[in-house]
Amino acid sequence: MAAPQVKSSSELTMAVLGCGTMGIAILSGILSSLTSLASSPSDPPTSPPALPRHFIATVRSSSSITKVESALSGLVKPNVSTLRVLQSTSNVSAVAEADIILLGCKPYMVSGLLSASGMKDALTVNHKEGHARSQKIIISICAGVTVPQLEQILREDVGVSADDLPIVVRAMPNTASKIRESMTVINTVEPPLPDSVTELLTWIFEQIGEVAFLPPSLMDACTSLCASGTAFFALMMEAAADGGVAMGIPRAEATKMAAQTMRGAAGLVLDGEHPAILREKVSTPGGCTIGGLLVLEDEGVRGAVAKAVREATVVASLLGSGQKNVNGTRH
Ligand SMILES: NC(=O)C1=CN([C@@H]2O[C@H](COP(=O)(O)OP(=O)(O)OC[C@H]3O[C@@H](n4cnc5c(N)ncnc54)[C@H](OP(=O)(O)O)[C@@H]3O)[C@@H](O)[C@H]2O)C=CC1
Ligand SMILES: O=C(O)[C@@H]1CCC=N1
Repeated sequence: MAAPQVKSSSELTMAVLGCGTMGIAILSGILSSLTSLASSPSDPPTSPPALPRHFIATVRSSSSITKVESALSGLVKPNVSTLRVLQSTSNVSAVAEADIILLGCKPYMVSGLLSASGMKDALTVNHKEGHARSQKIIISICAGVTVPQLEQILREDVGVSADDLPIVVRAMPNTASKIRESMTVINTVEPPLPDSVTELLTWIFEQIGEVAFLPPSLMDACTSLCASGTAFFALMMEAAADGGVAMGIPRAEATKMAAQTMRGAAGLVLDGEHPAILREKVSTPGGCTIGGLLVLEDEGVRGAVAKAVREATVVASLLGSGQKNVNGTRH
């Protein structure tokens, strides 16, 4: 891990409160990107004036400290970035030090985590030495938790006055942040965020993939399609590989072939091909593809996948209620 360095006014500190699967994925992507940027300084400067270069990750258990350190320490480079991994007892000091706070805990934990003693002052500490921003930015990636809910928690549970509220942003990335292939949706707000904040958010999430801005009413659907979607597509890859294995292809080759074929299909669609046209182009008259597609349609795969996205949207919308295990309330 790089030794802490003196921070310049063009450097921001980001605290990830709850650095589990997603926190690790996001920090992996940002740390890798900072290293790439540092090694190609001739690229045109497209960055905001101040970038996050100092990172503090917090977790609950000591075993998770080891896990986060072993996942991320190799990505921290001297004179480029720093990282400290701390236990949750340091949440308040991490927030006090940070310019940007990424909430990566489970949705039902948000209120408890933010209500820790001293958090109000930590969130509203202004421009003390080492702070590049006067107003802190909280970015929540917690599924189902809305910006008004977060602001209510800050006002009512944490005791922050309306005038002192940090800038609150809801964003939904996915686990492919780790390989900088996330699809991240950022919740738009009214009135819009200041341009400097939008520029910074866009920079952060563009380091880990593609970014879209959509209104709050669509965030749960985006959570389902883009974040849960990674798991849905993984299931389809497994199923396709199983078919190959059933017909004699070794498991490792079948998995790679399914994944690369899914990547190829995705690449064509991202290149502008409509999925239905792509499907028709592959379906040679009298050929094998149409034979397989008829089975998929007969088994209701299209409806099943679409309904899975719909169901996960509804479940996501319940995750902000502060309750655990909301799936059980659905049937
Ligand atoms: N998984 C995914 O693909 C996606 C998840 N999300 C959202 O991201 C969030 C995180 O999900 P995920 O990364 O999967 O969850 P994880 O369970 O992997 O990570 C949660 C982390 O929070 C830590 N933690 C728990 N309590 C505290 C505390 N009081 N202070 C500091 N850290 C704490 C845990 O530490 P410890 O390990 O020690 O318990 C763990 O490291 C959720 O809100 C989820 O809705 C969004 C998009 C995709
Ligand atoms: O399943 C979940 O609740 C989290 C949020 C989106 C993806 N995984």
